[in-house]
Amino acid sequence: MNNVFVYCEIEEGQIADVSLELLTKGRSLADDLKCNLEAVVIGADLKGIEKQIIPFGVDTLWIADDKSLYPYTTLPHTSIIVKLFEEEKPQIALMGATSIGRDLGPRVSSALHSGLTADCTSLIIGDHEDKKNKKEYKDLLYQIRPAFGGNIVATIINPDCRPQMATVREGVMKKEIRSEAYKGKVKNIEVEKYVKPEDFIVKVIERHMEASKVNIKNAGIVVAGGYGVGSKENFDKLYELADVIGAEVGASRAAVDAGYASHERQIGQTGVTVRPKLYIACGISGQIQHTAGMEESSMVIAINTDKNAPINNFADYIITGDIADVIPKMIKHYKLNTK
Ligand SMILES: Cc1cc2nc3c(=O)[nH]c(=O)nc-3n(C[C@H](O)[C@H](O)[C@H](O)COP(=O)(O)OP(=O)(O)OC[C@H]3O[C@@H](n4cnc5c(N)ncnc54)[C@H](O)[C@@H]3O)c2cc1C
Repeated sequence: MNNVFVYCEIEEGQIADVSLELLTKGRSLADDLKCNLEAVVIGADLKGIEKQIIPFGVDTLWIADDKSLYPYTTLPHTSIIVKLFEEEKPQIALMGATSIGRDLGPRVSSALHSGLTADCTSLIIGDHEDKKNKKEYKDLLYQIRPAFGGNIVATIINPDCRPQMATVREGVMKKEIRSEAYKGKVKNIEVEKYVKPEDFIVKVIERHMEASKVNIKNAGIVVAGGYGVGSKENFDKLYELADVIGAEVGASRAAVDAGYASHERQIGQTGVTVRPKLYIACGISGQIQHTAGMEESSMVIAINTDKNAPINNFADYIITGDIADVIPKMIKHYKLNTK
């Protein structure tokens, strides 16, 4: 049975958000392909982990639970995934474009002689006609991502080798539980049959984890600044507004490239995808690569000197004006109303 597989990352007993997002995407791909969704989790002390995974619509969950498997090291995880994929022959395999996925994905794809497209921004099922060789392919995975320095959006297919592998960054796909009552089965992997003693040549002696200080992905309100903000100093006004209304600060790529904000704040096709209750776009023109990362916001306020800026097409409220005038007024207004 050629199913869709998702490798689930785990950190201190919790499945990573990116893996849950991939399970959601994997479920919809499996629905399109009329096949099952399977997930793999590798680690230690995984009792009860299925409760976090199966509700996402997982039909089979493979668990490799052994104290030697946490924290992640490259070789044992690769051995387990490669052998499992050799046995189960998935048609699609998805991993997070995290430091783990970027390490594991290429090793697995190289061992299986399959292809891998990194940092996909969209994954859909489609057909392909190879006119030269007069061949038709049905139900391929379209692996869509920016290419050539971000100047084009490429659709990459892998007609011949399996699995079709892709990595996706956190926040790009939506996370959605299929049903709390979803019925999936658990299969335990006999770890000793999948790993070799030499897989454990690398030992993690000490780990130091530093949580990201920026959490725009889960913010209820985002104040996002674009190139129109004009300078890093002017961005401080956005931080002040964000502080007053309990928001996070995001940025367009042009603002990040200009050094007004750090890359982790970039919203859009090659940044983070956000779905806040309120998105305040300040000096952002609204190019498609930006709106791809914010168009599902519940409410949008656009502040722009150009009344015809494309961002206005996404806005519930349009303020035509200079942010240097508008933002201080907003700060004053909200300060007055929150006293
Ligand atoms: C493959 C690819 C991937 C990309 N990925 C992303 C991505 O992830 N995120 C992203 O954002 N972009 C991305 N881009 C870039 C994108 O195409 C745009 O170039 C970028 O979004 C423009 O940023 P901006 O709106 O801040 O700047 P601009 O397009 O320069 O717009 C500035 C806006 O500010 C307004 N303005 C100027 N002065 C003021 C003022 N004083 N007050 C109020 N308004 C003012 C202007 O009228 C204008 O509308 C990508 C491009 C490619 C090709």
